[in-house]
Amino acid sequence: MLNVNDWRAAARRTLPRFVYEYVDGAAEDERCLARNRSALDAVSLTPRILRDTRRIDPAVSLFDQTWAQPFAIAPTGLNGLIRPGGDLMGAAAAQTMGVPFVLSTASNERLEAVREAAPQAQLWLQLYVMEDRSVAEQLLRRAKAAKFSALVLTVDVPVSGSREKDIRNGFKVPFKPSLPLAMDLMRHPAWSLRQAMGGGPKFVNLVEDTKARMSAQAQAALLARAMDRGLDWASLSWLRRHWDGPLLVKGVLHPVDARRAQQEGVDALIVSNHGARQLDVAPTSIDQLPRVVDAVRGAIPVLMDSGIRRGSDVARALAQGAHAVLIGRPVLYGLAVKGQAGIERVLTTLASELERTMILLGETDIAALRVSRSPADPCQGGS
Ligand SMILES: Cc1cc2nc3c(=O)[nH]c(=O)nc-3n(C[C@H](O)[C@H](O)[C@H](O)COP(=O)(O)O)c2cc1C
Ligand SMILES: O=C(O)C(=O)c1ccccc1
Repeated sequence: MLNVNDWRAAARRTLPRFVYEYVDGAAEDERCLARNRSALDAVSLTPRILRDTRRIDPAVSLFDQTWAQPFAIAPTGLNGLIRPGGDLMGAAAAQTMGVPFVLSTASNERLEAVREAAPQAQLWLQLYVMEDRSVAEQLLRRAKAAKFSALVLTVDVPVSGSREKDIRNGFKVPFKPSLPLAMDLMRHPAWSLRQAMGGGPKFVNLVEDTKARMSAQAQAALLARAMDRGLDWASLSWLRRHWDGPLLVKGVLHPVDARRAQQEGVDALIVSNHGARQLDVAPTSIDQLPRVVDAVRGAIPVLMDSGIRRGSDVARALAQGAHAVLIGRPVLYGLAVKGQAGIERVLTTLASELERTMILLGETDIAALRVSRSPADPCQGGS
């Protein structure tokens, strides 16, 4: 297991096909997925020479908190399907690595249990706003009580992207038994046994009381991503009444939206195309990043995700102006193969790749990497 691609191959063997395709798949023709890679690959970074690189400092700070590395674990729904207790493992791994963990609204764990599993971790909550807004209000109250330190409002899922692999696999609630499914499960006995012992994944994060259960209908709605399509700029003031901590908006791609969000008092932006799982014709994060950074003129930090697979990709994003990045699928490959230890190994691999990249570039700290390599520089930047 040398790199993220090796973990991906191992995850593909470990997981039933319908789970692997849920994780790895993207919207429609998966063109955006391919472009996320090709756009990152088009960014070259020119090394600087004869600089003392004995000490490399990969730490960043955001909202008065220090991260050991300039990356965080992205929010991903249904981690319990990859492995029972997936979010407990993710939060514990984040605590070990000294990086933030973003818990999805569509988690299979209650946020209180995630806090218990990682008492010292920097935990953030990702919010999906569904039609019944009291669900969100309740979640925010509990997140505050459990010392979640920041809120990530995801705005790129007014409706689910069309994940055709999921449709073909019948990936929905209720899950209908079928012959292909039974074969899939029999070919992956370790996964099936673990799930049977764990009682199967349930969306319980939205349930306040441990003993209460979400209705099958509510679970189906969450998996079908039945969001409040009335969510708009004015909704931010509703949100602010229920959350007084740092607020990030995830899913920004247009520079005009970036500027608007900054003017509305949003504390940070996450440039993202949702790992290519929503709009297949969306631009890539790495291409939009410099435009978004320009639009907010340094007033607020800009994070990015979608397609990061190497430490050198992290460096590419930082050099295009990102303060930090989020890691989505690579974390899930680690979780699938080896649980918490697998996540830690994936993140450690990214960290050591980043360190080597920084040494080769002649950059010793993250701020310098970001500031000194403006895309306007003729020796830097994209294609
Ligand atoms: C299986 C899966 C589930 C996801 N669920 C959520 C979610 O619940 N909320 C959210 O804001 N983003 C979700 N995302 C998007 C990620 O937060 C992130 O934007 C994306 O995975 C980054 O791209 P990458 O996987 O190429 O790193 C999900 C992504 C995947 C792969
Ligand atoms: O699959 C996703 O990308 C996602 O955001 C999601 C939303 C709801 C439930 C599970 C995943």
